[in-house]
Amino acid sequence: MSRKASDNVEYTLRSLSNLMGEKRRRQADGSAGSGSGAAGERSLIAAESCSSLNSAASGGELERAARRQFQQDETPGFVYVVSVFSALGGFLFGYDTGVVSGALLLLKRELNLDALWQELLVSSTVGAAALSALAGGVLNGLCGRRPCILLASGLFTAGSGVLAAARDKETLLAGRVVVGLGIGVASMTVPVYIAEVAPPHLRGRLVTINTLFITGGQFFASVVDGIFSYLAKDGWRYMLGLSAVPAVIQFLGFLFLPESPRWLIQKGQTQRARRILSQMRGNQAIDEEYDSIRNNIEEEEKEVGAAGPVICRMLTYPPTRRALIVGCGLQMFQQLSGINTVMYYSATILQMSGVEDDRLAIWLAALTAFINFIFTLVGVWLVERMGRRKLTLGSLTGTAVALIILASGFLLSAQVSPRITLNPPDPSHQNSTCTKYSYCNGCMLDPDCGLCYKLNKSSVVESSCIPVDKDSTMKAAWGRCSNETVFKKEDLFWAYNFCPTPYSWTALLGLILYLVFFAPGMGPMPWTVNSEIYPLWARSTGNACSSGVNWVFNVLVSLTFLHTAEYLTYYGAFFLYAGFAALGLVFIYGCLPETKGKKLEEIESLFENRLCTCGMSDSDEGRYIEYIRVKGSNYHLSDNDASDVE
Ligand SMILES: O[C@H]1[C@H](O)[C@@H](O)[C@H](O)[C@@H](O)[C@H]1O
Repeated sequence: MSRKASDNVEYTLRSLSNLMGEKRRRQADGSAGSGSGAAGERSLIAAESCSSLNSAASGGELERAARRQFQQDETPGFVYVVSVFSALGGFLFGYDTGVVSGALLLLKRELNLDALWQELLVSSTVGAAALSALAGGVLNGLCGRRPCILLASGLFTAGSGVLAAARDKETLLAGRVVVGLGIGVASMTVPVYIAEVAPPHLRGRLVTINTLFITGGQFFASVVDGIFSYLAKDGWRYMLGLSAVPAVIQFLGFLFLPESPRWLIQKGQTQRARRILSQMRGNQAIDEEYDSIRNNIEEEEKEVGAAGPVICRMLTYPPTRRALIVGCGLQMFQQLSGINTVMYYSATILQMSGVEDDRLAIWLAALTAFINFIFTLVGVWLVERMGRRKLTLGSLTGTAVALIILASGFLLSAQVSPRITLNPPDPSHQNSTCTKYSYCNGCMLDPDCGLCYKLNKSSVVESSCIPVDKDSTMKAAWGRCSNETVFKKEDLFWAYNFCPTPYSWTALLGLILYLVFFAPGMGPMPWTVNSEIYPLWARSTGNACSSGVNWVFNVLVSLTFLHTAEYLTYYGAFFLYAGFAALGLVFIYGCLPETKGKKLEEIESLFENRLCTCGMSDSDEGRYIEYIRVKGSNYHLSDNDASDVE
């Protein structure tokens, strides 16, 4: 009989033994003695399994039992409801970080915002998120996950109210900071909460749904930006205020949803914890899970002690120190692979590749966000099939290759950069820097200039480098390309931020490949893995630190992108991100263990070895015979056992 793992259903023998009736269990207990310690317990279980299988072979009893278990094992819908309500936090994270670019286009005209204020409105949110993610660790530990989610949705609601009603830029700034505080708390709490309520076989998938909601929020934001961009007056109020709707839904939902049972057990509220755990598991027995959480907490307290700040205990206890390095490293490499600059730059890359209608820019950004969203869905599907490690490694490899293609597209385009052939006199007599460039490449890297040109077949002719209009990057400040309707009729083109070349499609290919590879793995896995690798006492702090790292690198990479491009050119910047992705690959290959299907309480042991041997746990070395797989009427012992049983 073949050992096909796919579409087989796995059961632990513990739960199977429940099934086979208490009577046999007691007999086995009696014959095996008290069996103290994990090893004793496991050999007892293995013994039970053999007797179960033997008797099953004679009477087909096991098949019936397994079928009954299969029916019972169905995950109750409640876990999904709880996960979706929590993931609204991810949606708001995505929406509020995504919506601002469209809102700014309108805001800068209506409130006369200069570059500094635009920058402030964008980065204040991300900065506030970094701080509140860090503070969220303490809050989570002290008050629990549920109050933190309620707090985050309260902040989202208040923030969007302030933004929608704002009359001046100072109020807008305050609103953006409040929203940022909500994003930070949500980004670290939601994955932890979902991981703690989910059954092990679904945990990866349910936590990954949170990232699906993040990218869904980003996509929705770009569509809302597109729709309200036609409403020149006050359109931004709707864009920024709309997030109050999911925020209120989440707040109301969480008034009725429960606290994480794991947190409650840690705080000694055992009765409540049992009640919630059994609600989450439907009609399945929860004793085993409950005991394992409880024992684990007691053991952890004995081993690590309870004195001193959690972060110091984490750093001095090797397994948690290693987990923290892995968690923070993953988040750092996620941002260093340049996702947010690729997303930010996507409209330009698409324009570069021949989409000439500037009005489409905002919809093109929506298309990119859509690809990111759809391929995150692929990640949700793959995570429990491939496991976290393979998915992350595959995704980052593809991302690095895509970055190289993207960079090559820019490199080739720079090499055949069109010459500037016309230098019309500046009617305003301001000494603009644009006149000094002899090739388009220099002109496009200067944020104040753009290229005005004609096409003769596919070659660029009559090109000039002209200052960009202060209010719209879609036209020049003066000259032939300063009036959109007129210059389009005259077959003139305006290129801001890019050079028209025959190699532009390479960059487009790179962009699409980038999202296709990044979104299923490197997008969600850092959040998913972080939600599972820390023991309970360190979980809030570990997630707070790693989310903080994510936000700090998010700010660093986005803020430095334009300068990096100025010094290294665009291709240099994307080659640099490819280099970071390659480093990330080495790090992940050496350090990321597989956590798929393991109970949260078992995962700590994966970090007992030296950091860079984690990958070895892939082989599942030393696992006990704890599983059988059931498919149709065939049963066999899996893993280490060689004898299949029919
Ligand atoms: O996992 C998410 C996701 O990939 C988003 O698209 C990105 O904007 C975030 O920075 C990242 O943390």
